[in-house]
Amino acid sequence: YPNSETAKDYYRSSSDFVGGFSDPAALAHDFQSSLISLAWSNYDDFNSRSAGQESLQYNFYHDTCPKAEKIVKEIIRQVYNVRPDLGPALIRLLFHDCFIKGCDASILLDGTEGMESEKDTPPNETLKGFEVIDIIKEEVENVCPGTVSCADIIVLAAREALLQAGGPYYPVTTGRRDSMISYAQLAMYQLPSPYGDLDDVLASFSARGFDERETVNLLGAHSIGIIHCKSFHSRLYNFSGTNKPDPSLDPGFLDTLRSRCGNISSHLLTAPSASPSPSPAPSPCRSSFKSPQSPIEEPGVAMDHKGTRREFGTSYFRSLLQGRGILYADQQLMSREETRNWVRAYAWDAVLFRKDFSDAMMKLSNLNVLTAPDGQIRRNCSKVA
Ligand code: HEM
Ligand SMILES: [Ca+2]
Repeated sequence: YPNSETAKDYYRSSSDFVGGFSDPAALAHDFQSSLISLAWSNYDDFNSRSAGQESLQYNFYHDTCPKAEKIVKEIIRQVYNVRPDLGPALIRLLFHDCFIKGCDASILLDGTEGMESEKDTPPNETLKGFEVIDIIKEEVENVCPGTVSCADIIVLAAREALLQAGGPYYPVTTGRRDSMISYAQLAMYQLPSPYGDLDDVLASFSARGFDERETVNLLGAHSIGIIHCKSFHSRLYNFSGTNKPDPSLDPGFLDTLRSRCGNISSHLLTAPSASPSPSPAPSPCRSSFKSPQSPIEEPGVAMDHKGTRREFGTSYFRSLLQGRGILYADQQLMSREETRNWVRAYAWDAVLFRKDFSDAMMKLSNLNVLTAPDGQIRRNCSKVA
């Protein structure tokens, strides 16, 4: 474990998985605080704390590390200039961290003897951006050692990355602490599969407190970034073992996807490693952000496959209306009236989409956080302190 059979399951089957603030400068502090308290009153159910437990706060590092948020912002801007592909990757990193035991940086821990790493499971094998978190952490440790959690860095980095990609700004609270455990088994089975049907997707989001509207909204993150062909390949040639393409795919779009991906051979559908490794070798994807080309050489398509816009926006929803969702799970949003109505609403109302996306990202960033006295502040994000 992780073995190639479970990898095939993630890529091939469906059943195992259960308006915005456009100008940051214009946001007055008290407006932010009232939004945050409103947010908290809604999310307390998912973040139950016991007596004596600290809560997240706006600008938690104000006294202990006043430069922390500025450092994150600066580094993300610099990275985005040379590697814009890492912007979407950081947003996905937040999603994959927060969905597994909450926003506790469990995703960043390397495997050790006796502990598998979330990073080494099939749903996470194409995650990128780890090196960006490491660079930020190093810089922050230089100015205030042992103070800022890796979990907060992921949340702050995703917020800045979204802004760089043309998305909305939203206030985030800080004060999260880091987990001491990586939850590889949970990552394997609880991250939603690209082949999940609507029931699977809604169940997975609802278990974390997101309703249908929020689920449809968050999937709008798929307006940016790339998808590798193996995440949807069986839709093109052999959907659910039928030896035929997925009937829900628009025929013209099927041709487009086939021409981008070719009939890739089955080796791409298996996991890279079938043997457990106590201390995995560093992946080439994590070595440097300086190289302009994608470090992953597998074929893929841009989420915005028409190539007309590089930015975060509502094109994703209009594609779904045309039967042009790239992932099966994406297109499934059109299969039932409630979710279809939200797809329609967001397709034509960018302001509503951005506003809801800001709210949903705030909620995602606050899922099941660890706060003092629980958890710890890691010195190196990939190792328990
Ligand atoms: C049903 C839920 C979801 C499924 C099944 C899913 C699945 C996937 C898959 C298979 C990819 C392509 C990975 C690759 O081929 O490299 C991807 C990419 C991405 N996902 Fe999701 N995702 C879901 C929800 C979300 C959510 C809620 C967010 C954020 C709020 C998100 C953000 C992204 C981003 C930004 C990318 C592009 C990453 C990049 O370019 O490196 N996804 N997703
Ligand atoms: Ca986590």
